[in-house]
Amino acid sequence: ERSTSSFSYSSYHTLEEIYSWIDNFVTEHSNIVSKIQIGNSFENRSILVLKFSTGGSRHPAIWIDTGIHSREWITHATGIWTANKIVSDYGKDRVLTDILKAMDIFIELVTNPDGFAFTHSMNRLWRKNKSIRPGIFCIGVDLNRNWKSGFGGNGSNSNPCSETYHGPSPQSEPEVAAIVNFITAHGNFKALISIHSYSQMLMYPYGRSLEPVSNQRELYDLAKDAVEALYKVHGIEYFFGSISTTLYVASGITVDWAYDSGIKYAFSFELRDTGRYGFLLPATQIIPTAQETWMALRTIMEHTLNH
Ligand SMILES: O=C(NO)N[C@H](Cc1ccccc1)C(=O)O
Ligand SMILES: [Zn+2]
Repeated sequence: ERSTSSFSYSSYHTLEEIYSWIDNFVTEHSNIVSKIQIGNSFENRSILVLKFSTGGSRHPAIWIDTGIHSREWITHATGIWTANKIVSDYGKDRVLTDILKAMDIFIELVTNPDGFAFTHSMNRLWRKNKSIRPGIFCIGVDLNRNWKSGFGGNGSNSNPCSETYHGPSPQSEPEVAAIVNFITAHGNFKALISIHSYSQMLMYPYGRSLEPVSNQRELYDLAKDAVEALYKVHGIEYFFGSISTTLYVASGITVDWAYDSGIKYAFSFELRDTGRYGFLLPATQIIPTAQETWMALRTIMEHTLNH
C-alpha cells in the first residue's frame, strides 16, 4: 500500500507487508526516523533496523529487538505499534520527548526474517533461523543461544535438531553477527531490550548462571517499576527477576552478551499470554499488549536517561 494510514496495527502481517510498512513509515516520518540495513540473513533477506533520532552524531542509544524467535508473532506486532507510538507521542509525551532529545532509539522489528517467512509459508511454530550446514541434517540455530557470553553452556544444546541448538560457534549466525557488529561499532548503547513471548515476564541477566549481576538491586527495582506501570494499563500481571532464577538457566543469550559488553540495562520480555493461546495469541490482543508493554519500555528508557 502507498501509506501507513491503511496499515492495520491490530492485525498480524507477512514479512513483505512489514518491510513495505517500514519504507512507508520512514518516508512519512523522515524528520525523526531512518532505516539502516545492518546485514543479510542466511537466506539473504535484508536485516533492517529503524533509527529514531533528533540529531547529534553518537547519542547514547537504546536497542530494542523483536521477533528473534519467529513464531512469537505478538512481538513483531508490538514492535510495529511501538514504532508508531514513538512518532505519535514525540513532542507530546514529556518523558518520551526528553528521552529522544538526549538519546537515540534503535528497533529491529524482524530479527529472524528467514524464520518469520517460514512461519507464514510452512510451519507456524518455527523458532530458529534457517541456516543449513554440510553434514548436518536438521535446519536452524536458536538465535537466543548463539551469543558469545556463556556460549555452549547449560541451557543450550549441541544437537542441531534441538530447538535450543546453539550453532557451531558464537555469532556463527549472520542474524546475530549483524547485531553484534552494529552495537559494537556504535559503542554507545546504554540499554538493550530483547522481546519474546509468551509467559508474561520481565527478566534481566544472567541466564547462564545463578550469580547475580553487579547492579542486580537496581535492575530488580527497575523491573518492579516497569511491571507496575504495565499492570496499570489493563491489569495484566508479570513476574520479574533474573532469567536463571525466574525461568531456567539458558546460555549464549542476547541479554547476557549485552550485559557483558557493558550495557548495564539489559532486559528480556516475555509478552502475553500465560499459555491459553501461547504463540497463537489472537490479533485482538495485539493493541492491548502493545499499549501495556509501551508503559514498561518507557519506564526502562526513562531510567536509562536519568542514570
Ligand atoms: O524462548 C523463549 N521465549 O520465547 N524464552 C526462553 C527463555 C528465555 C527468555 C529470554 C531470555 C533467555 C531465555 C528461551 O529458551 O529462550
Ligand atoms: Zn523466544
